Amino acid sequence: MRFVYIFKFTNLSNLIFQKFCRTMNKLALDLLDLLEISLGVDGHNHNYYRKLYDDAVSIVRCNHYPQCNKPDLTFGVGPHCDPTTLTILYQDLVGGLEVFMDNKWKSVQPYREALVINIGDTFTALSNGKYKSCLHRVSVNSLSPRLSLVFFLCPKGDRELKAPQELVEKDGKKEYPDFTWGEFLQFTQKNHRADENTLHLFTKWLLTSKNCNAKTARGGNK
Ligand SMILES: O=C(O)CCC(=O)C(=O)O
Ligand SMILES: [Fe+2]
Repeated sequence: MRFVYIFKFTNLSNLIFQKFCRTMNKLALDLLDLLEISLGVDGHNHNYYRKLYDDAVSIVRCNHYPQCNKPDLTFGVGPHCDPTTLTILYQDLVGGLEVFMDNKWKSVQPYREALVINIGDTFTALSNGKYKSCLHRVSVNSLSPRLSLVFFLCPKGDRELKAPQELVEKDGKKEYPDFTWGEFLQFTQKNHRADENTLHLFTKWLLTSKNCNAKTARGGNK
């Protein structure tokens, strides 16, 4: 009996989960369209961003933060920027998410019917630096555990990512080299936590390693 119950529940939760992922994916792509319009690159390159994500392999994470007896001594999640493209976050009503703005940490007040949207490092690069990823952290408290559910929009690992040419021409400078999400993800996993410096360090590393590879292919670094 118990097994049947779990089986049915699992089926239902699978369906709910799939619906959640489809809905978040649609919302994320709609947001990309709006960002494209805001950058003024919706002319020749109409749907440029959406097309980069037509085979997206996104991530969903459920965060559970237990109560903590010494909340002043730790964080639920330390300060970081999401390396992903866009983050869509739902938090329960406990609170704890904070963003760094105007040199201060500010609480993001939870609302039952609101989602929090963050720009991630990948979109910083795709917007040629126009949109900045946002430094954030999560504090814990001694009264109540907290839950959050997060959808991270990510492209397929081998998809080449670059800011639209129209934007680069308008800005007169290409701020970031082309890269794949696979390369960037590997960089953030192998190195320290993703923070405000990560995209810059990754760019430097990429330029150096691609330079080295080109030299190796040409027969050495002499
Ligand atoms: O739990 C939260 O509110 C934020 C979690 C977060 O920043 C993350 O999972 O990257
Ligand atoms: Fe985050």
